[in-house]
Amino acid sequence: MFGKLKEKLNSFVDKVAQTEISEKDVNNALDELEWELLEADVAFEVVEELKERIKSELVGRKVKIGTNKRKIVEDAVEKAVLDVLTPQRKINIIEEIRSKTEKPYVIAFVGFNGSGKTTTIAKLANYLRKHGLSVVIAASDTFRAGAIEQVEEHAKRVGVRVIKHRYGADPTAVAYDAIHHAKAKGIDVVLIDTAGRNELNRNLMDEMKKIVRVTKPDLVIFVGDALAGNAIIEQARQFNEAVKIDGVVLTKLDADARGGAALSIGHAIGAPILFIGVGQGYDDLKEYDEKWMLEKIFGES
Ligand SMILES: Nc1nc2c(ncn2[C@@H]2O[C@H](COP(=O)(O)OP(=O)(O)OP(=O)(O)O)[C@@H](O)[C@H]2O)c(=O)[nH]1
Repeated sequence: MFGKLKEKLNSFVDKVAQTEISEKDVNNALDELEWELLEADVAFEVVEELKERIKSELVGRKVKIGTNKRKIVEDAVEKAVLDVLTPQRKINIIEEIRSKTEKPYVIAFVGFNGSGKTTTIAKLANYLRKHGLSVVIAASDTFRAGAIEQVEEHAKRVGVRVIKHRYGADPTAVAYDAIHHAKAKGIDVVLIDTAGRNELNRNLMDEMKKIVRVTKPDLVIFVGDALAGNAIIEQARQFNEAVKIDGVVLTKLDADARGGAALSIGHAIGAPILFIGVGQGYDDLKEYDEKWMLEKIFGES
């Protein structure tokens, strides 16, 4: 009976009791966010993308009077960041290894000098062993003095065998031997430790390509130092061009505590972060979790 009247009154209440989020409101919030993200080492291009996502989500949105507009903006910002942090493809390394019918599963580790490759290999060996998998390491860094002893020391501590040649030997031959050994002994996983390098070391880059071309690893992991901040994107791109990177391990997040590099790197090369390094101990390897990263970026430091 009073339906029409009720409808009119309600529509009037709705119209008056809501405001629209203006571009100005959004821009103010975005300026603040931009600063926070750049300070957290997020790459400029990623910041720009986030701004666009947030803007399109918020501008023109109707909000009831009395609701906390700032909260709405913050939620939209967090949602956009979470979207960027969430890899398009996730890799469960344990499942991948177990589902491979023909052993071994081969993982090659590449990255800059001192990014934490060898430590990460020891951590991952430890992690895999805890999941009941057997591991052998190929000491394919035959270039840097002390590298073989270093990997052997780590391997001894986590109870894993190392296949090695002398310094100056062909790293591909070492990897090949380790795979052969694993095949003969029924070992589940081969972890290939390669020399640290950058794009200026042409020979070393070619050598890395050869290791990958010949051994055809199931997974190529780029180990990046989170402390390198923005520079890590360029590094990752160069390695991705040379050998296709399947996944990333980001180290030293315990010292960085910001996570901006993590936000940028996945976006830059489109490969998921698999693990993060959070310390120097063998258990300081965490499976990547985008919600944890979000908390690191926005939470109190
Ligand atoms: N705090 C912290 N330190 C780490 C982490 N991962 C590695 N490190 C340290 O980083 C340093 C370099 O690590 P390495 O594993 O030797 O690096 P690398 O990439 O093998 O070095 P190159 O052989 O020169 O290529 C060592 O002192 C490690 O203990 C981490 O997640 N957190």
